[in-house]
Amino acid sequence: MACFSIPCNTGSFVIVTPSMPQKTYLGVCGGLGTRSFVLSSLGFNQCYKFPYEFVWDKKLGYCGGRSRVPSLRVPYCCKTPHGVSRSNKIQPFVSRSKGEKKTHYGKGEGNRLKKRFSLRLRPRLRLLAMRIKRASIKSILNELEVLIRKNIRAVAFSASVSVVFSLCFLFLKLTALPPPKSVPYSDLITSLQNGYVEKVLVEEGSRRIYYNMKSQNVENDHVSGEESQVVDVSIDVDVDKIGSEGASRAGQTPVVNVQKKFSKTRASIPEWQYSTRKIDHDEKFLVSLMREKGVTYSSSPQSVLMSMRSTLITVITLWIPLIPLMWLLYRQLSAANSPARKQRPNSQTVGFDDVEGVDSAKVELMEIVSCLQGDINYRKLGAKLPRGVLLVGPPGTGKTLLARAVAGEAGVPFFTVSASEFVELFVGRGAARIRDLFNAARKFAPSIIFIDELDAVGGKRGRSFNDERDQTLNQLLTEMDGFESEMRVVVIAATNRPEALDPALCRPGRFSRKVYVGEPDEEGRRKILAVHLRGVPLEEDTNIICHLIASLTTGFVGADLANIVNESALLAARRGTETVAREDIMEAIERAKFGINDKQFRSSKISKELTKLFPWMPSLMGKNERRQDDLKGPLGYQSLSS
Ligand SMILES: Nc1ncnc2c1ncn2[C@@H]1O[C@H](COP(=O)(O)OP(=O)(O)OP(=O)(O)O)[C@@H](O)[C@H]1O
Repeated sequence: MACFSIPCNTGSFVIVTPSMPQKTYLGVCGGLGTRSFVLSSLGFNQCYKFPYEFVWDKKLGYCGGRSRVPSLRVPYCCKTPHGVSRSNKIQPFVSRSKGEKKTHYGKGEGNRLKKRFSLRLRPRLRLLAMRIKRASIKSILNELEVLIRKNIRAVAFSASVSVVFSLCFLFLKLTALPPPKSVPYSDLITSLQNGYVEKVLVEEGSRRIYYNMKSQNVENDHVSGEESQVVDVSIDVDVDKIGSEGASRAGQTPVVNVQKKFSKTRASIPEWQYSTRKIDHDEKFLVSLMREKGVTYSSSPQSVLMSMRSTLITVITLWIPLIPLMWLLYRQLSAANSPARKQRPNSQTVGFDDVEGVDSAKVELMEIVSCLQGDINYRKLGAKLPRGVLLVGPPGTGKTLLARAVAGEAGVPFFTVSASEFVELFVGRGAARIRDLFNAARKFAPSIIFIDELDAVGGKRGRSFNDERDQTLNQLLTEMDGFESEMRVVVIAATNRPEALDPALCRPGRFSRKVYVGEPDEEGRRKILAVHLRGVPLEEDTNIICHLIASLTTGFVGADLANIVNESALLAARRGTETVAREDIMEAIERAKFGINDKQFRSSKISKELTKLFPWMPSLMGKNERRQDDLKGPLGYQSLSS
């Protein structure tokens, strides 16, 4: 436990401890007037030298990471008998320039931003640096190996998908021909009129027209770049020569060279030199022009390779948006919630001793445990083990705790699930999960299934259009019918709203036994407190404290009492003491009854919000200036505990 004693006038504070990741400690000031107050924080058990940065805002009375003023640094901390305390010198966290005023609030926007930035970023950077320091290649590799092993199916799936995609990409790359030069339609017409065009191909099923120019015109008209012109000209010349003069001259050196050049260039020459897009209703004119000029023209379907290519491209472009959808579907349908995961090993540490104040419910459940363990020979009398027990009662009365205690005492496999987990996106999935769960429970019989918040799936049927929920409930009803008594599988369910349940669920043979877990009386509360105060060091006798709290907490349930005990221990820790005192408990009760006393924050926030909504209000009420000391807001708001 660590403790800082910081003199201040008033105000609340926040301590940000970047060296202790993810911990922000909140505290409240001792009150108005000059006094010292004590900050205490749980979890400090070493001597920390540096840095503790805390932010104190006496004007606003609230920080929560939005602090304005002076950030102070506690330079040293050393161990004392009471924990860790700071040296009595407090230094300003942000060093001020000489000209700057030494006021708490006048640091300027730049400084504030800088401070906020450093407060947020520095701890993260420090954490990152620490992690990087600790990380070694070996451990990273090990972690990677474990990760791959854990997700072997996902890894195999993504690897095969990437292989398929790479193969497709390779195929597309290899089959890709250099595309013909795309020109306007008017170019084609002009070339045709000038008699330059040699061959035209009209592609079926598309608007593309491909054409080649007569060889002399290719270079003149369209080839750019001197070098390539030279190469192409020499090719034409040599090809002609080869064609006309025969092979006799083919042996000559220049021709061989040119042939080499020719074969090289040919590889990169597309089948069609030019392509253009057809203009609608101009086909007649085009055909007549081609006829007139004696151009060879034809039409052909797309080549197999090209159609394959375009199909592949279509498929890939379709799959790209489909992949996230498929992934979602895969996650929904995957066996992430398979019954094997539902199985809890019999490591329950909760027993009936830990549940108090609900004696009648305990007796009912103890009987079931005895039946499961075979202590009561109910069969001799022709009795059957109840299939379902419904725990009904207000929140926090200990229904879940009772179910856990049953599992702990019975020593049988315990399957626990919240009914909301059966609510699924896809129709039929919830029902499938119920089936899986019951199958697993049957396999491990004798066993207990615990369904918490049963009303999430057990609501009355036919009230909504939610078919999925109805199907899930139907499956639950069927499964509960399907139990043989000898199976010794008991279903325990808990709900706060028994009236919302479908009557079919509660009929005998299903949840035939309804156990009411109500609010404890004073004696019950005393017993519950005794359970929760077992490990808490108290200044006074436990019995006295139990009586005291029980008498002050009428209407409180087990969860409230557990919370009071925990809060008082936290308050004592904040004070830096070793034991929990009566004052801590009283404050914890007050907090449980009225909430945490954040009146200053609340009033200022409420007044701000009201001013935003009704800007005329402060002037109307003559309260333009903000009143820091007045706890009442513009509408006379006052906190409960003020
Ligand atoms: N009768 C009790 N005896 C001891 N502790 C209790 C009792 N009732 C509640 N508690 C404490 O309150 C905590 C919450 O109780 P639990 O979850 O069992 O309540 P619940 O009735 O199931 O609430 P909900 O209906 O909201 O699910 C328990 O973990 C336990 O610490």
